[in-house]
Amino acid sequence: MAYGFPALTAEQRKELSDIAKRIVADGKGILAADESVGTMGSRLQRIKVKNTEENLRQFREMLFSVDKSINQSIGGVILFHETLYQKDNQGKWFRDILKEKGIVVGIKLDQGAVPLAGTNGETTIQGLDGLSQRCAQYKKDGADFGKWRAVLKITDQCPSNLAIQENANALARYASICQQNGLVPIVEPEVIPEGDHDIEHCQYVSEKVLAAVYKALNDHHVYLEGTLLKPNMVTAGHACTKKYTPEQVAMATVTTLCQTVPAAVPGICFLSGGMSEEDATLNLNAINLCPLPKPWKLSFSYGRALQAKPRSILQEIIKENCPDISRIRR
Ligand SMILES: O=P(O)(O)OC[C@H]1O[C@](O)(COP(=O)(O)O)[C@@H](O)[C@@H]1O
Repeated sequence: MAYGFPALTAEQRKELSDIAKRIVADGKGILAADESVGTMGSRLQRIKVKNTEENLRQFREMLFSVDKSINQSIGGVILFHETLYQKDNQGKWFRDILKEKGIVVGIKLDQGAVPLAGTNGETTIQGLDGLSQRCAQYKKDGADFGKWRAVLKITDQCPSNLAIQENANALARYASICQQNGLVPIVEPEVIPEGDHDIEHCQYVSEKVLAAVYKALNDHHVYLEGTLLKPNMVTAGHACTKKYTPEQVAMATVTTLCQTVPAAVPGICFLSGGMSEEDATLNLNAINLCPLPKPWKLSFSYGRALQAKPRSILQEIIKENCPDISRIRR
């Protein structure tokens, strides 16, 4: 067996581990503002705002320009490519606005799902070609971490072993490339909550997926101290008729993590997966109170559960004042 070819220098490892720790410092989590143009379009459509680049810029300016106290609870913000290169109304880069607040800037690196032939509608994620060059450029342009979301679904026959292995390998390859370029990889294998499966089924699948991901990360010599995990909480599918308490969700989630995620990982930041702000908060609180070993920081990397409220406030302002987001004054 080959031995003695370290993937990272001691300095590189220290930089990565320091960045990861800053993002999940006590009381902090991540604002996921990296929705692709399509995803953001459908969310803006619900509040009757047009999906234009300028409207997205204005909406994100509203998020990033809140007062500095945001840095007590937000350690990192994940941006979409175009946002990293946008400025506020005064001509200041969004990335500088965030950095001045002490927030670490991240960038979405996956380029979306594509069909995995021979499976029942399963997918893999594209974006590995040219990734090293993109990471190097993003690092120069102020990003210190990356994010890659893989999607696995639960049905009677899914996820297939092929989908689990392929997505685990792509996540590991991405993570390794990120680290070579000084970016902390956020590893996001999302088991999506669509379906009528119960919580036990989700737990079984989440364990298989996470076990495969950590095997692949090890195979690819990924330095775990310089990574963060962004998993789904273990919940029943949205169409399941049985309801579970936050304590039951917490027990299933932490049990799954204990069985699969090494203690070397500094932080686990859950996605919100369409949960309401209240459910996402109650579940995360119960997870942190769960009486099982928890060697990692347990925090959030919410998109919808942090942005639903700002979007509804925006809708109210628009109704009262004007249909043009650019005329809104904070
Ligand atoms: O489908 P897209 O555009 O890649 O966006 C998926 C979204 O899912 C997330 O990974 C998690 O978001 P939620 O917390 O809303 O589930 C976000 O970071 C991202 O914006």
